[in-house]
Amino acid sequence: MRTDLPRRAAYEAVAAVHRDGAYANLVLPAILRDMRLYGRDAAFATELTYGALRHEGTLDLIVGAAAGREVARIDPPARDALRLGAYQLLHTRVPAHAAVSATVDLVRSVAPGATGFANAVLREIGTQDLDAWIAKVAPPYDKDPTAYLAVADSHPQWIVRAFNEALGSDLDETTRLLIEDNQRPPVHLCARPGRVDAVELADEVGGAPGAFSPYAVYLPGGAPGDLAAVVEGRAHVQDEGSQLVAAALVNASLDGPDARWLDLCAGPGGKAGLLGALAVERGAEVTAVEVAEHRARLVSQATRGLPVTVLHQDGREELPEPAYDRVLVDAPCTGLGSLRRRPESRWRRQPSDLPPLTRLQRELLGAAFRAVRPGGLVAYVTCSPHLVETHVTVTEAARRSGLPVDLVDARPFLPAGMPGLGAGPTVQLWPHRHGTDAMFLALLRRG
Ligand SMILES: C[S@@+](CC[C@H](N)C(=O)[O-])C[C@H]1O[C@@H](n2cnc3c(N)ncnc32)[C@H](O)[C@@H]1O
Repeated sequence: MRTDLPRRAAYEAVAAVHRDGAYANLVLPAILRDMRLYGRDAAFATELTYGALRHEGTLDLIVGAAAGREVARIDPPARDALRLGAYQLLHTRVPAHAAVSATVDLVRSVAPGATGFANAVLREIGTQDLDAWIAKVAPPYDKDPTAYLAVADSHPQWIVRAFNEALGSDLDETTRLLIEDNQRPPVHLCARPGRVDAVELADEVGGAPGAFSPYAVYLPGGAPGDLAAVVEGRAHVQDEGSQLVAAALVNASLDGPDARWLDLCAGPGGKAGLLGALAVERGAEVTAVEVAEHRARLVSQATRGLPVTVLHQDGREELPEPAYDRVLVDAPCTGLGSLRRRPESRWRRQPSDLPPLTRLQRELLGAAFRAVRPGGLVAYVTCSPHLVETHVTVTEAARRSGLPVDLVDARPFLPAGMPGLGAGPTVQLWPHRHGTDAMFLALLRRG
């Protein structure tokens, strides 16, 4: 019985994602705690949950082909169990007989009427390996490369197209990105400047200093929230790319006063935490704006003890005392640059999410242009590489603002010698190039 608990946990997590719209990274830890699964069992349940969700689009095509009917016509409990079974058969080293019998046992308890059907479908899937199935269910690469990659590397085709466009139509590089998106991302810590040094922190937590950000530490595993450095506010969990873009705003050359910084989209406070720590060193103060009340509270918690004032308001509304020296707009976006961290999100996101988001992005960036003093700097950041959320938003917001704003080359304000930064003036980081989320940065100076 014990050996099947991890599969049961994975099933509960996948079912909650589909049934309740849950997020796997939030619901799974709670399920593991309730079921008292630790160590290898927890790792196996996590691998199954994340793997089945990431590869869902392709698994569904294979399950559908093996079943002789579309997965949409299979009842949800049997469907989720079959996804987990197919994942074990095609992506893990679990022996085929164990994958089939454990999945059939699971189906017996969640969808008793579908036991025989599930058995037949899984046996059919087990007759071929993943490559053979992909050759069967994907369109030929030569006919439609992005449609092929969408199936082979399990991403919706509109996302593959958007990545390919942002990568200059380099299909080989797009493929490398898609493959990287299907890996488990490492956990990065940010060693808060003035509180702990990255080398010291790496030593303390058994990690390694980051490749690029002077504040980054790569964690080997474990629960970062339990680390003394995190509990004591010397460090926080933050992707290295997020550290780099926030630090670039602070490092960019600026004439005149440099004491008032603004973070216009601050929740939950990762970048505000780093800006606040840097503000102590530079004698500056930070105003952090956040529209969602609970997220504004998280910003207050994340910046405790730092010179950060949190304002709970819409960043598009007039601020009490504008004329800031440096402004960060870490805009709400599709999050297509951090698909590694949210296994289900690629299937939830839709192209129709773009128009309302890009409108909000333009309005927030327009508000930043009004809030920065003449000569001051604005950093526009997204964790999406979609060109409509990056270049188009920047160009349109600048055009519509009626204010004199010019792009500044952001590359010199990233660590010296950092590879793969392109031709400028904006910067696009990538998981497959830099090991970071796909953060975009545009630096603009108001004339
Ligand atoms: C990408 S997140 C920011 C992440 C944050 N900078 C960090 O590093 O932790 C975008 C944030 O903008 C907030 N937001 C959305 N619309 C807003 C608005 N009109 N004014 C201010 N904040 C807004 C969202 O609630 C969300 O917390």
